[in-house]
Amino acid sequence: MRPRRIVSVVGTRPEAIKIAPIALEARRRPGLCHRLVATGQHPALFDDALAGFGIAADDRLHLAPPDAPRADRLAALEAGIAAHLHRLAPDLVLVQGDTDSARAAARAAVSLGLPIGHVEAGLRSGRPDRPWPEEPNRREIDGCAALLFAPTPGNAANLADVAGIVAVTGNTGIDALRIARPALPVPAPPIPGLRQLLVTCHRRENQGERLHGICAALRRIADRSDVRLTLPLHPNPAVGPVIAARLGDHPRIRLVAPLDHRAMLAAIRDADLILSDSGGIQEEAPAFGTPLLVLRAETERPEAVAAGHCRLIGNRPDRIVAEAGRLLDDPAAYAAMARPGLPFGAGDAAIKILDAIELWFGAAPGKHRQRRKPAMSPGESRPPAGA
Ligand SMILES: CC(=O)N[C@H]1[C@@H](OP(=O)(O)OP(=O)(O)OC[C@H]2O[C@@H](n3ccc(=O)[nH]c3=O)[C@H](O)[C@@H]2O)O[C@H](CO)[C@@H](O)[C@@H]1O
Repeated sequence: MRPRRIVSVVGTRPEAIKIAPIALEARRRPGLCHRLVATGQHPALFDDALAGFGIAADDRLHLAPPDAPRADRLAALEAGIAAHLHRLAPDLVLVQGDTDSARAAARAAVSLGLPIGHVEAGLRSGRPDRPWPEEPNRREIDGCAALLFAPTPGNAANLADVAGIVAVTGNTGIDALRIARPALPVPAPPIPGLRQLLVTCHRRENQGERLHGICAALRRIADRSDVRLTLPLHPNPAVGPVIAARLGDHPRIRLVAPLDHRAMLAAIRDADLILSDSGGIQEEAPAFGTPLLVLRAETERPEAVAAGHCRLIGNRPDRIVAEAGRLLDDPAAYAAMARPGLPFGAGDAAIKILDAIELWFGAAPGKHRQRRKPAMSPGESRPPAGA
């Protein structure tokens, strides 16, 4: 029998990091032929992230002119991906997460009648519109996927009303961390009396006035003589230049270019405290036992908050300063958060995902099998034999 063809369509740095373990695992399986298609949503960060795993995109589509209005970008993405998928005629289209690339790829697959596998399915912020557009994107993709790979049992429980098959797999971001960990740089020796804070901030809901407020709070934190803040700047023009203009002159704030994935993981490992609005960092920080204050009012990753690794603090300046101060000044509060844990899986998500896909291929009656009723309950990790 010919190998089954899987095409992953991805466009941004976090998608590259989270699809890489699947691409690597697929290579080890003779029954599968995996192809990685880049949409061009974040070209530079995307290529660097993949290169860290020794892989590159098989096809590049350059479909998303960054300056075009979102509706035009989405239309261009969907049309271009559909034309490409039509040529490739895969047996399954994989999309990761909640970006516009993922949504456009899912729509393109639906338009061609191709089945979709959704990696990182079932994340919900509790608000249908926030974060925008990620929350509406992930809900739409979940609604049309044949296979839904939920990182946690809680994510699977959020999928009770979808038509596809749900498997609990862990998050491939933890696989990526497991793969990268042995090659991380040796930690620099700590400087006595100096606490290292790592900060990332790029989410849409933290831009504009709110970003000004967050910068003001970071300045106040940096005014303490016992801290040093490092901020890798996101290239988004609504973020990097604004932060640089407000914080670039502070002697205890170091603004740096985006870090490659390994350097970022090392920075997470070596930080005493992280402040961030990133999704992926909420998954990675617990693995290193580094406390994380999440600069958002809600999260689609409540597992890390429930386990005590992260704390949701929103974006009001006074609260940011107070919460950081509490962890810096209260050793008991700090120790309660500074414990390693793996609320998003043990780093074997790609294996589980590809096991489930191979079982599904084995069970699928036709190449373009359509959606079906769930054959699994939340918490199960595989479709039952013969499903
Ligand atoms: C809040 C939210 O909805 N976030 C979504 C967003 O990602 P997310 O908010 O995670 O996006 P980020 O740009 O923060 O990327 C995080 C990843 O990039 C790495 N990193 C970060 C900074 C840096 O300088 N260098 C670097 O390598 C981090 O270690 C992490 O692995 O898209 C992801 C992919 O669809 C989804 O999983 C997330 O749900």
